[in-house]
Amino acid sequence: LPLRIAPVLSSAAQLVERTLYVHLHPGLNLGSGSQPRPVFIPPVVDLSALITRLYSNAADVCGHLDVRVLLTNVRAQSAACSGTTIPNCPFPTPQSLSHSPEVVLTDFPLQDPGQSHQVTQCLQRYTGHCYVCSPSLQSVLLHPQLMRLQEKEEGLKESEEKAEPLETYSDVVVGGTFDRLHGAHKTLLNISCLLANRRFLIGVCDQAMLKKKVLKELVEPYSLRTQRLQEFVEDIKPSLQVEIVPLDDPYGVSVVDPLIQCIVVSEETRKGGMAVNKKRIENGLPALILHEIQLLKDAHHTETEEEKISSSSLRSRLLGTLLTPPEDASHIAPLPYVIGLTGGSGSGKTSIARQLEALGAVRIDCDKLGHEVYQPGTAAYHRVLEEFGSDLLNADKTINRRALGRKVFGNQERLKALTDIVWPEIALLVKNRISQAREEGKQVCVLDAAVLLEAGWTDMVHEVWVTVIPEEEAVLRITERDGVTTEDALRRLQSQWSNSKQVGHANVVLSTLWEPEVTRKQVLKAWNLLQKRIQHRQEGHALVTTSAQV
Ligand SMILES: CC(=O)SCCNC(=O)CCNC(=O)[C@H](O)C(C)(C)COP(=O)(O)OP(=O)(O)OC[C@H]1O[C@@H](n2cnc3c(N)ncnc32)[C@H](O)[C@@H]1OP(=O)(O)O
Repeated sequence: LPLRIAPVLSSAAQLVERTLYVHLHPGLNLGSGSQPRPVFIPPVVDLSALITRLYSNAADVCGHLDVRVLLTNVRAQSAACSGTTIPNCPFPTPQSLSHSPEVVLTDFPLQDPGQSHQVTQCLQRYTGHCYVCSPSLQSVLLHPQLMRLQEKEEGLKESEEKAEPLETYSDVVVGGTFDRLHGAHKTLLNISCLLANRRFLIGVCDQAMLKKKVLKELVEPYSLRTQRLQEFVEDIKPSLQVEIVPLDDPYGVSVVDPLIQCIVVSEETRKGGMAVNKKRIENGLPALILHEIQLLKDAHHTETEEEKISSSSLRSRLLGTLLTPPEDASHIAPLPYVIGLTGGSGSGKTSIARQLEALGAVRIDCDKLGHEVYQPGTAAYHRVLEEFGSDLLNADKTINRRALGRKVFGNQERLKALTDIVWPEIALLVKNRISQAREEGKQVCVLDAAVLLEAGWTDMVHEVWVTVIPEEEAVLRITERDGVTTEDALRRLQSQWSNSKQVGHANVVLSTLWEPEVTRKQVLKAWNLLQKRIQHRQEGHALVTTSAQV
């Protein structure tokens, strides 16, 4: 079986778009003429290895599919299950899955082609017996390309070994962030479900535990992560009592619940498991069995990513891609296509804007336009002096912006008084630059604007792109670049929206946290995808114009 997994998954991936449920039935015979019935499979060590292999192969060959290994029929017939009598059949009534199967696939090898109809009918009936399926359920025979020689060798080796039973427990616990549920999470969850007979507790990292995460702004909301977990576990083992609890520290419920017997860890979280046991003993509770699972390798990881399958790699792959589709911008001219590039102070906006400029965009530097409105003699110049006092003047009668900054950053009211004066003036200059770009036949403008969202300028742009870096890094960069104190840098950052709030309004997110080469690749990816979107829009527009003419 292990060698058949990858070929079966790749041929299944050609037919399946979203969810691929895996139902295990070793030795299922669909060609005997009699209707096969589902049976219980005992929990053995090999099964947990098979599950690991399945998710690992799925990540390699069909990463776009949501694979779920179903365990309803896995149970030792003799296992006591909270006092209830175990039925003879694992499916006394068909199980309802969160996505009703529309097609059932098998790699059952036909003895002769004439058998095909009988086998597909038999499989359809078998599936309907186990799961609630779509009324139009179809059954399809797969013809995976198997590696026959190796398979024979493996078969020989395996037949010599005896199936080793797997120790199971009434109550099992795991903890994690479970962001963008991937193969490694699913392996952890599946094996935990295999080990648990009665209750499965899942501690899910909440706010306080996310502070140190890479690209924490892109971590899915707690409610979405728990909803996905609940759905997954209910699908794979509906008989379990699932309890999902927030984790505000590394221990959570695992150090206070007396009934838990086992904690499932990986090589990386083994130390955490040991720390849990230390606390449990301090709390007068018995230590937990540490069941360690293997970390899945990510065959597609890049040089800068971790070797294991990880949510941070998945988050970093989102950088530069379209996270949410742009809102309708029919109130502004379709060209030039305007990108509003924003992000906290020191987040590297300007360097990204320059790279976009090198790729062909017209860069509009709003900080610089902002400085232009302070020119002596302008309306804004007089109003600012009226509002903030003439002690702001340099010897040459220009406004001392640094001194003005000290008056407004960290004081929302004063900052608002300033921006009420200057934003409308800057907006006029911006609109002029966009019109000029249009006249010159330019395709894309990048509006490099520090506080685009705070100013409500989203109606001037087609898309919002946000750059993020952790606050500590931003403070370091600002103090170094602008020669201001840490306190001034923090005050400036606190005058702006938080990274998370900005990301909430972003169509595309970028980060300059890593080496310049990584940023360059991200920007290029974002630019290439943008070109496709613009082309797509133009084609759509042409189509509408054509049909209107017809
Ligand atoms: C809608 C827009 O984004 S327009 C562009 C931003 N400009 C404004 O909002 C106008 C009000 N601000 C100003 O006039 C100036 O920033 C001043 C006078 C307060 C300070 O001037 P300077 O000392 O020359 O600083 P400078 O203009 O270079 O801005 C320094 C940082 O302050 C931040 N900043 C600028 N304006 C604001 C603001 N209104 N709120 C919060 N932070 C701001 C910027 O993020 C910038 O850092 P970054 O380049 O790393 O992004």
